[in-house]
Amino acid sequence: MSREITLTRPDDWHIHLRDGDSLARTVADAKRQFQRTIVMPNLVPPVLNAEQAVAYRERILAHSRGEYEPLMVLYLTDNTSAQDIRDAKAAGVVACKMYPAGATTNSDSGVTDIANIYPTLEEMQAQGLKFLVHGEVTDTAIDIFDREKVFLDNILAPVVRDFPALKLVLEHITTADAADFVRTASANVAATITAHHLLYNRNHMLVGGIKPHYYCLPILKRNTHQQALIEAATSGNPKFFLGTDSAPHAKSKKEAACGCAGSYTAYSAIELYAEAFDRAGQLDKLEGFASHFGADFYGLARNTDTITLTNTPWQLPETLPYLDETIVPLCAGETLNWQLK
Ligand SMILES: NC(=O)N[C@@H](CC(=O)O)C(=O)O
Ligand SMILES: [Zn+2]
Ligand SMILES: [Zn+2]
Repeated sequence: MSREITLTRPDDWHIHLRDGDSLARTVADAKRQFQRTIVMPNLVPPVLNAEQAVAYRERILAHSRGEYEPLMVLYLTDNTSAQDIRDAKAAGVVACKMYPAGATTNSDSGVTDIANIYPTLEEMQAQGLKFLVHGEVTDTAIDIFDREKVFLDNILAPVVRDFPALKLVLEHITTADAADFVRTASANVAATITAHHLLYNRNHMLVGGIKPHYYCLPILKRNTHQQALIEAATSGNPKFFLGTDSAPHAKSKKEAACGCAGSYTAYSAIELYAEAFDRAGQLDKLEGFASHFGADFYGLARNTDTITLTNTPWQLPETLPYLDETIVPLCAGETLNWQLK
């Protein structure tokens, strides 16, 4: 008999939906499984203020037909003002995201020095807006595999010390160091973990040929870090919760001499997580991670309906329609053991 697991409907606390015609693909994939998603603001141009966030939410809602709730985020720059924060709060924005300038896709307008946003963080702390962090330094002298660890030591530790009441999510953690940092910090510090960082390490990306669809930032690390992330995600510790970091880039932009960073996982996200938890023998820990802990941290009610996954193998397509071309979902052509009913 095939196994089944029923969960409170999950939420995704870190997704990239993009904008315009992309939304047809990305919103359909997200709402198939998630009730709510934290919508990352790294559009071109970025979502800088309440007015832009509200307009972006409207464009998303036009695709969601009331079946799903986007949670909006401001993109922090050196010039984000305290008034921007108060306006954002009033408009229902739930968080602000810091991209260190140059760290990742569409981060050119990001923060050039953490000191520049200290007054902004003060206001966020006062208003109860969450601080979401892409945690990598951009110093060219720092090796790409060390950029998260150096960020923890040089940037994040002082922020946590200086803003003890600021609720902060270290996004898409990739190292044992980040898991330790979050575990030992106060209850105001949490982290999202992607499905791909649970399922893969840098060997999957680099052994036997370079595989661009595994290339995302922060980059996949060695297997010992993967193991530490699996332990954190399946530990039942409510500081760790689901954030896919599903990041769509068309096939031609990924399979290129200079390919974009980002893996498209939204098509089968909850199934990928189920795979990772099942492999670890911890499927019973999936519900807390996917459906409870994120809502609790954000101070939102848990969802009330459920989803069911069955142990029914299915094959992912090689490509999906995206804009005028295609996109390659992570695990394209491969068989997954869990399927959303
Ligand atoms: N994760 C990625 O590799 N890419 C993300 C940006 C991000 O989350 O850093 C994207 O927007 O494409
Ligand atoms: Zn990021
Ligand atoms: Zn992201």
